[in-house]
Amino acid sequence: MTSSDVISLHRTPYPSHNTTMDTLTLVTLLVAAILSIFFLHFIKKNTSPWILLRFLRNFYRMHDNQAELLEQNNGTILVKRSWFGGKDMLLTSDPANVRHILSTNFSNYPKGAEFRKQFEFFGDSVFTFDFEEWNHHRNAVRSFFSHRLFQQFAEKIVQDCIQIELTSALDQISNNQVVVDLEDLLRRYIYYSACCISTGYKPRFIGLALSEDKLLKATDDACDAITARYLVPESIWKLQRRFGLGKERRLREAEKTMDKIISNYMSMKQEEMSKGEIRNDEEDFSLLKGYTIGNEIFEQLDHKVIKDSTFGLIFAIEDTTSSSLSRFFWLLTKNPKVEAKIRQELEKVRPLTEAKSSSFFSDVEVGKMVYLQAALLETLRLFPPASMVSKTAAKPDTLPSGHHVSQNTMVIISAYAMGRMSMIWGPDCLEFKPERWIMEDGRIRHEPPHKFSAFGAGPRICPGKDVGLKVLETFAATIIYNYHVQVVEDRVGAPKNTFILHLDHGLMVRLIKRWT
Ligand code: HEM
Repeated sequence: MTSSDVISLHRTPYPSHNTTMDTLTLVTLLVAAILSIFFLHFIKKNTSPWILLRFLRNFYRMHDNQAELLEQNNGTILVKRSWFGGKDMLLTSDPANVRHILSTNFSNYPKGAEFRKQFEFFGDSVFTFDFEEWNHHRNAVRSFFSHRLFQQFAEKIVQDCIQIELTSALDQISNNQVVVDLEDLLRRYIYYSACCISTGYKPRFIGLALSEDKLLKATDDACDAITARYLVPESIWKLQRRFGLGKERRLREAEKTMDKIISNYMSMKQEEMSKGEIRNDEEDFSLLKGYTIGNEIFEQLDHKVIKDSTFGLIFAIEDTTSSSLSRFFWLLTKNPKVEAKIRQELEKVRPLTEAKSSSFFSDVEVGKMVYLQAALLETLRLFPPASMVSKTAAKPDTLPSGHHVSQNTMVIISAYAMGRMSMIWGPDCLEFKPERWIMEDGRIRHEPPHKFSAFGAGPRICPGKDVGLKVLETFAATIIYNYHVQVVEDRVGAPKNTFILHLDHGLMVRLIKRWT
């Protein structure tokens, strides 16, 4: 591969963990890691100091380290960070605990003040609220997502994005035989859909060979900084924030960028309203329109809640679905038999002889494709894009596993570890096997959410699950049917060290058209 045949989609916002570490964080973690290698030998195994040192030594592979530790400890570990001046942290992947925390004893496990501090970038919205405030917004969001007009609006946007925007870009890539980062490409087009769904406006064109998108870059910088806040002591990140250093400086810039871009969309909507040019519901049933003019679902709210909710929805759609889809294509390249079976299923619905330019599969068509759905669920089991869910114990409690949780303990449910536990999925838990999702009668097996927790569980379960799965199915079906995705750099495919599981080095591919 020469540099001349690579389309230069922006690579900088998604660098590897090494390059994203700023100096102060890196030095702190490296010193701690070196000391931990030495001290790990002298400390009793599985005690809190040992686990803390192991976290430090493995900070560059946090997801796999958590999964290994949880597998070795029956799915739960309590880390007494209060001995070292932090908050105690309980990490669990035990389905009985997950059901207790997310469902049965839900009222005792709000997101909490600690979460809001770490995720301040996400501001005031359903994602960060607790108790009454959360309940109120949650009801509105749920009614909105289940509204017939919203579903039609979202489906039309995704269809136009694939048929009009994406397929012409993919044809261009395959005709010119260039190499692209598929993860970056999918992010741009799913972001395009997410922005239309959330605001009712198309973002500036995000096609090939353009420079980075500012809002995507801001989101990545924010996710990086938020993850670092889990890893380094609060005093260090607060110091960095105060003096505008490293990731915290980039987080501040990200806040300004997000504020500017979303506020601009809000002004456009206000202007439409003041000129009496509000589009009808078929053309615009976006969240921002609902919040701006108020309707039977949304009351009018203050600027900050509207801004944060609008951005939150773009993030909820884009980051989760684009990272799952890239991971899905990465898994297919390692499992060609699965890809062949998906093709057979697609060609049963539409033989290749009937293929025509920009062949798109509708919601109804993908609804019939059980094997494709199973392969996507299997992807989400092994690589849940929202890798962990964080809560805080309001009162002391005892979990079904017998672990005592004191007040203000941070409780983290690792969805990544849950997908890799042999006690949940059996001895072949690390294998990619879509068949495990298909019942003997040929229908999809529905696993309870406290076992398959990619979408969370209980009252806070993801309200966009159906929309998210449809986005995955329609993008995946269109690409697999029309192109063969050939990976040109066989990388390990490690997950990026942030709470959203992007591929650490992207996915460099060529696309070969399957029919002419
Ligand atoms: C593959 C796709 C997706 C995955 C894996 C996913 C996963 C999740 C998870 C794990 C949560 C957190 C649950 C908790 O805090 O307990 C969540 C929350 C949420 N998701 Fe999704 N999501 C996806 C797509 C979407 C889409 C497409 C939308 C919107 C159309 C959406 C909207 C939301 C909202 C509004 C919340 C906040 C719910 C609350 O806190 O009450 N998600 N999602």
